[in-house]
Amino acid sequence: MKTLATAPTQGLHGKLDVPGDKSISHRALMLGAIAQGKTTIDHFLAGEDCLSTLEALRALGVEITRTNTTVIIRSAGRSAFKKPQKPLDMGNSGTTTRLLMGLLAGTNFTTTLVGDSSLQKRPMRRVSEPLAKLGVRVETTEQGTLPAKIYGGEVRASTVKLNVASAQVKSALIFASLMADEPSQIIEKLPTRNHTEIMINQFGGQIKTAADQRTITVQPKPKLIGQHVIVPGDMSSAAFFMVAATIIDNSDITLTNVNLNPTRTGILEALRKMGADITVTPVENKGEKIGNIRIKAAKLHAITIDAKDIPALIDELPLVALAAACADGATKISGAQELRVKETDRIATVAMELRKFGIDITEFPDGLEIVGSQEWKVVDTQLDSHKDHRLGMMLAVAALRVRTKLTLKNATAIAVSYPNFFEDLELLLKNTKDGD
Ligand SMILES: O=C(O)C1=C[C@@H](OP(=O)(O)O)[C@@H](O)[C@H](O)C1
Ligand SMILES: C=C(OP(=O)(O)O)C(=O)O
Repeated sequence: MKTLATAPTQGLHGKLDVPGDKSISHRALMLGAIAQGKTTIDHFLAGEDCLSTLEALRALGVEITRTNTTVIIRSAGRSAFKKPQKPLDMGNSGTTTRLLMGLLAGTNFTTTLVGDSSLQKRPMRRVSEPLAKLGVRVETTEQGTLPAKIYGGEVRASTVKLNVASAQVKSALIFASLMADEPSQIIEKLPTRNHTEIMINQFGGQIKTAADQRTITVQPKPKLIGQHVIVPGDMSSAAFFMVAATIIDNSDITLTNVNLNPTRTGILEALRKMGADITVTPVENKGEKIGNIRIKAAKLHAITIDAKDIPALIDELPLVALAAACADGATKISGAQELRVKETDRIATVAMELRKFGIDITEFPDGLEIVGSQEWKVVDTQLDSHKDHRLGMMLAVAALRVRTKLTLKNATAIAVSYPNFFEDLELLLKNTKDGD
């Protein structure tokens, strides 16, 4: 049980270089594995999810060494993958699972994927069904869940229309399409994070996105060559401190080299709409956009968020709910049913845990309504991450709003995406206004 910091008197201060982006770290490993030659990854996120990807690729015979946040991959490409000795353990990582389903298409062996109790509940038909249109066979349980078997074989080019807005599904299809003989087209429901497209092009491939931002054309059989990737800071991790600094009086912090890819900055826009004080200074970079973000404490007001806003802040919705709980008025989030199939049912767990602070919050099948309040009243001092990293971190930030001593159950889940979260939070709390 972790005791949480509460009611800092001076707010949060100082500069922080947030850890590498989780989505980009996964993709850098996978691209390094299917490219020829040496790939170096710097500022890699050594969180449990990305380590699941790293170990799975090692089990496929790829040579990978890691020293802290630097990873070196030496590969002869996807054709050199070897049948793993045992089922690959995906741990808690949906991204590892779904992207690997596409990456393993076109091998000449069958691979079994297994996962932890949370991952075993998450839907996989959203990947196996569109992959079937490319001739790729993925067998799941009858419920459409893990364990899954991916049968390597020929990949047939096709045009595939996706009926769920998911970068994981899109990326699996892109990885599989690379193995076909003709170009494929993937049509998204709504634009989602495009790190796979950007990185494949950086490695020498050819992926084109049409002006509608939803139609992706994949040129097959590219010659992918190992690269040097410097992973930008993770907007999804930065977001915890952006919200913390906004809702805790006297705060003034700067987060450096954060990924500013517009498919990921939904939280920044939502907070700004709510009245947050955020200044972004772009930093020059090849490929992904990055910049420094300065956030000062501010008074917030309610907003509405609907389906079209969701993909760009999908993982930050627990934080939007927290910001809304501190804002004037009632915030309505709709079109967010995807939250029900994340590490936990994040609509239910966010509502359950924020109610422990006395917040008036209503659940809907596809979202939440949160009535903001300046007077929080703790009704239960034992918070629970429910083994969901993002919920755990959101609750640690929420705790800063109250004076009551609070504990967090299942705090270790935070290592899935941010192993040093509590150390970094402590740093920002220790810095004083004058002595940054
Ligand atoms: O592609 C990715 O790296 C991710 C995509 C999102 O999932 P979906 O594609 O299922 O929405 C997100 O929630 C997840 O944390 C990472
Ligand atoms: C949903 C998440 O990750 P994944 O789908 O990779 O488990 C997340 O990091 O919030």
